[in-house]
Amino acid sequence: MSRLPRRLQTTHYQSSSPEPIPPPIPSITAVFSKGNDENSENLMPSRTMNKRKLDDQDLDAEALDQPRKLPALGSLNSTRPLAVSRTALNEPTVTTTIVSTSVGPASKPPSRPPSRLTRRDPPRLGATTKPRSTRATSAPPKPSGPPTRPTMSRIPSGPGVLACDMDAERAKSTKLAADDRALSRQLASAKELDLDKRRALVDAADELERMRMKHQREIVDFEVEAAKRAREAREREEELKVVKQDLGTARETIACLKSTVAQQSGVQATLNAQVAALQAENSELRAQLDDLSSAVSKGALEYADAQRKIEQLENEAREAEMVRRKLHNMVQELKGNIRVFCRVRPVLPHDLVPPVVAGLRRLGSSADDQERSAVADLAFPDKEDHREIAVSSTSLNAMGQERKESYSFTFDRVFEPEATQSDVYEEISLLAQSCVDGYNVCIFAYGQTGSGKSFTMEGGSTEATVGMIPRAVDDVFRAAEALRNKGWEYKIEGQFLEIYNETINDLLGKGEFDKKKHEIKHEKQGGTVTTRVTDVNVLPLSTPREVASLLRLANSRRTVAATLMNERSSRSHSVFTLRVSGYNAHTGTRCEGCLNLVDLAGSERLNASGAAGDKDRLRETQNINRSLSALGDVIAALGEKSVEKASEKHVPYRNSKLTYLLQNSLSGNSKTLMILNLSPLAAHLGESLTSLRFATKVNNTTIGTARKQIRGSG
Ligand SMILES: Nc1ncnc2c1ncn2[C@@H]1O[C@H](COP(=O)(O)OP(=O)(O)OP(=O)(O)O)[C@@H](O)[C@H]1O
Repeated sequence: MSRLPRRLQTTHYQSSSPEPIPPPIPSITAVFSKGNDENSENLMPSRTMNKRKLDDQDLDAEALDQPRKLPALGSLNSTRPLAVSRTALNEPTVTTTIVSTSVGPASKPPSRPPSRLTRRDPPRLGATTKPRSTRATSAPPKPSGPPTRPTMSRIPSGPGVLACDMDAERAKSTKLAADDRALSRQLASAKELDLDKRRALVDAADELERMRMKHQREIVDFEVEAAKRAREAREREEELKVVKQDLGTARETIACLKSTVAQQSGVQATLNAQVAALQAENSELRAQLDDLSSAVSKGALEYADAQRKIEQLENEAREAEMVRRKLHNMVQELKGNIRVFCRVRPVLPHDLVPPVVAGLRRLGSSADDQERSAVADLAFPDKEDHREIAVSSTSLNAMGQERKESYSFTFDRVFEPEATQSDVYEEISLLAQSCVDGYNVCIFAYGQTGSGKSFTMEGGSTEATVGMIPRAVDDVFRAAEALRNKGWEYKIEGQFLEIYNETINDLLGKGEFDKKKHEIKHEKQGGTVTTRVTDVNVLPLSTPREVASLLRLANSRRTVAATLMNERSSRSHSVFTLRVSGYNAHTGTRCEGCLNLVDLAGSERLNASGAAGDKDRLRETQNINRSLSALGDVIAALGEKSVEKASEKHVPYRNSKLTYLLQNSLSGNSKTLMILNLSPLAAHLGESLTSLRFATKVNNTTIGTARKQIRGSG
């Protein structure tokens, strides 16, 4: 009820009010004129039907006889409180009753319920109908009681009387007819009035229904609107919540930003101070820059001056270089073109276990005694120039007495066991320079198995133990690089061969054992002779590191066989050749040098190596010894040649592959160095003496003057 519009509520309260205010009844024309509007059309079926019913209603009194019911108008319990049934609309009396019950403040409630207004005795019209008073009629009341009928006894008889009676009857009849017409008119007007009232009632009901519908629609509209508003309100609340949250977040952000701003302000202050300091520094630097600019312009002048001086000095340096080469060569010549160094290796731990000194082993002697007896009696008397080695040996004479013999040998340089690799290389480093200058250089390592040839030539892997070959290679590259700024460009190539059983193997070839037959060729070109071996790999080398990997590869392929003398004994001669070709664009000079680094096979005698019992070893040893004696023969012949007429003396280079290969490096126009390696052990003393004698023979040989292999203006 609370959601109903105020106007509707008022209507209901009026119907139950003790003093009901009659609802305004619209005029029929007003009601009918609204038939065109949209709301009225919805109501038309019932209203039209009621109107038609009213229009077609017969005013016959039969209609009044129909039982009629009046709905409880204005009842609060009714779902349609103001609806009027069709039956009720047909009841003129009801209308009267309604009017009488609802209209007028003084009207009393009916003694019977208004819905039960049925009359059992409807009024009858007609002559026979007994007149009956009706509250609705306006006719004057008639006397009640049974109708009096004139009796013959009281009426005088005769024709006059009869005529009189008949007139009286006619008058009565006329009067009755007049009464009847009057009553009919009254009834008609009453019906008309009733009809009007019922129409008004229908109209009022229609209006009421229309208003009710309208109000219901309005209620629905209001409810929809209210729901919409409530939804909107909820949405607004949600939005408000979100906005509040956003506001909270924004506040937090603002707080953070404030603290950040405070921090940044501090940072900015620091930065400002730094900027100021930097600006001061900048201005200071600018001043320095100005100073420097003036210094630079001054320096540029000086630089141009210096450039001129440099060019002048470079020319002087080139001339000095030529002088240096000449002097260097002179020094080499003074030293001798074939020189011999002697190196005694130290005693190694495995040399003493077990003691191997045959014939000198004394049972019961101490370890020190055993070591002393195992080591050969070697002395190095020349403490100044280090050129002498003295060897003492003890033997038994025919009488069984001990006989001590001493031998002394002199070489270009003798290295004691303590000498390092760099000590040895220091003496031969000039040969690397000679190679770059265009000379053929040959360095041999000679000695019996296990005397330290491989160690001297190749050495170990550490910087301290690295051997002559890597050191010489490094120096060749370094010398070539140093000469670059004097106009020299160098091309360096390498090859690595081994001569095993008088066969040449290419250690840089594909297989471990090279099956190809290689031939040695000496090609003369202009003033230079170049030695070539057919079908061998000659690799271009640009860095010492490439040479190191080349040596590793070659070493892995070397023919190594075990002998009694050394568990990793090399049974072949290995020849590493570095070819150095230089060209000076300034002078148009070309030079070609060749560095041969030869690790000769062991020089031991057959019985000492234990090879006598092994056919292959025997053959190996024979070939090794033959090639080594051929080398000795060549050196001896070269020595004799320099004394005699050069053209008359034959040099037997072709007696072995080794000497034929090294022909160009052994002949008079080359520089040769032999390093004699000696074992310090007493057991090897015999072999050591043999080697010392061979080296002395070589050392006493003079093989002429080395010739530079130069073409062009150099
Ligand atoms: N100066 C030295 N200092 C330290 N150890 C050395 C020295 N010389 C040689 N040795 C060692 O002596 C052993 C034999 O040396 P190396 O293999 O060089 O002899 P070799 O004469 O080349 O023998 P082979 O003819 O059988 O090849 C090796 O273990 C080597 O390391």
